[in-house]
Amino acid sequence: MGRTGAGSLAGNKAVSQGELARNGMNDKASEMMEEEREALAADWADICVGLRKDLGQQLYGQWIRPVELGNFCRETGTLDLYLPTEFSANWVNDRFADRLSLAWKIARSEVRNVRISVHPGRRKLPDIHVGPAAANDHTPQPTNPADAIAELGSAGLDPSLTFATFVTGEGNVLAYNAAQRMAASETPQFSPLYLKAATGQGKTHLLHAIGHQFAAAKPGSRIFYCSAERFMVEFVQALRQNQMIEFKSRLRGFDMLLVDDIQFIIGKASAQEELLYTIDALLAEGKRLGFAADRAPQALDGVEPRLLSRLSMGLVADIQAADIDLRRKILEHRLTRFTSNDVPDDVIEFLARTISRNVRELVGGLNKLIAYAQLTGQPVSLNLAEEQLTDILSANRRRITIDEIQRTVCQFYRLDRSEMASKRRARAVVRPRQVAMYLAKVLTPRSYPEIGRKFGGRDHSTVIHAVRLIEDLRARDADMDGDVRSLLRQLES
Ligand SMILES: Nc1ncnc2c1ncn2[C@@H]1O[C@H](COP(=O)(O)OP(=O)(O)OP(=O)(O)O)[C@@H](O)[C@H]1O
Repeated sequence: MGRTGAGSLAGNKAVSQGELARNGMNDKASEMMEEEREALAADWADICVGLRKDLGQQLYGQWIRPVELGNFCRETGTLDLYLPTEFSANWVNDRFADRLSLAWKIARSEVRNVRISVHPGRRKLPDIHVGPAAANDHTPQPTNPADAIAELGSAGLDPSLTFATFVTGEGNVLAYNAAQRMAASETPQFSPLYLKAATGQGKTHLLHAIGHQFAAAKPGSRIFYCSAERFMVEFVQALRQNQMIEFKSRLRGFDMLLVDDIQFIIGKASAQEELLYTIDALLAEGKRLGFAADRAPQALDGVEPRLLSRLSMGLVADIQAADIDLRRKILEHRLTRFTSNDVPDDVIEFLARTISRNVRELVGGLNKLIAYAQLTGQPVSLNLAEEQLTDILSANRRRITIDEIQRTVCQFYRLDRSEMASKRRARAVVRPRQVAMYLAKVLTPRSYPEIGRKFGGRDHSTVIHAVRLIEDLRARDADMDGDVRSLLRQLES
């Protein structure tokens, strides 16, 4: 690809000759800035060549080509990259931020951070994404503020977020099944469906999957997907522009309404009322509704009771935080489905075990690692993961305490908590105590004497003996190994 094929420069104005002169800067300085701008553009063109190869023409064309190079701040090492809409900026941030940042760091060491945002000139433009999921064109289009309502009709479902790419485990299978039934059943079932989960656990993924499935099952149907925040922006805009009648009638013309991050509607009385009327109108016509939030309906303080009752009148489905088994499955699924890179089993195990806070970070960590390996030609290894994912890993390394271990072990073996420090020598007490000492050694940075003190002031040699004994028993006795594995899973989830 020629250099001119890459994204254009959005920062021209900020470093233009005229502006420099107005700021009293001399010609030399302006020449240097102009040179820097050209050098950045050249680097960006090179980076684009690599990205197009790695991502493929379609992804590259949809998400990277619209990126415009913004200003570079030497003091902070921050480079701005702009996208035309909020939706596309969020999308690129979620999926490509690490890759872009890494590529820039490799191309130019002064770039320490990459900041992805909406082009400053277009920040106020609406970005609502609605309508039947078109098969091919998912590129968000910049829109005109006067056309807030006219925009209802473009596609906005992410093509990669489908039921086929959603991996199920014990904690999310109920939500997954309900979502499938809601989308695919002949008559509406489980509607309104309310998905509840902590951040990064797949709510948005399932809402998009519902939209795709419904569009496939009922071609030509009209699907509305947006976040509650966007709903409010559109609502206020319609109010200001005296377009409420159009706004209402458009909304009520949809066959499926999917509203994400519903918690953002807290405290916004008039938008809540509008949403309530919309829900009632759609339900009366047997339309399907799906909502997602980071908390249960009852915990949405500041949302009016009538709206709460509508949100919870169908099925409220909880998506639990992915446990280690699901985290492992998600990584394996992504590897078979999306990349042919060779990622050794020990790296998968390490990531699944360590990155436990949410699936977004887990997937982001894997992507970052693979991108780094591809860009530098190094093999993926445990060392590379430790070295490249320091931020994610340290944010995820939860400090497990000896108290927590003792509590978990006592619950597991149905013992009173005081037995951990007691002098009792009955086998039913001694063995769990030894297991707890072993876990304290494996899961905490505490020394043998420190662990001994936490177990009723026992000597360090007692702890060493316990650790060796449990190691030995794990190797010989499948039941003991199963118990310890189950405790490790509970403590590390
Ligand atoms: N079970 C899963 N299988 C496959 N991918 C998943 C799963 N759960 C989450 N993901 C992926 O993790 C990332 C974050 O998921 P998603 O955006 O749906 O989270 P969320 O619950 O909506 O988070 P937030 O509340 O922060 O918006 C996405 O890339 C999504 O595809």
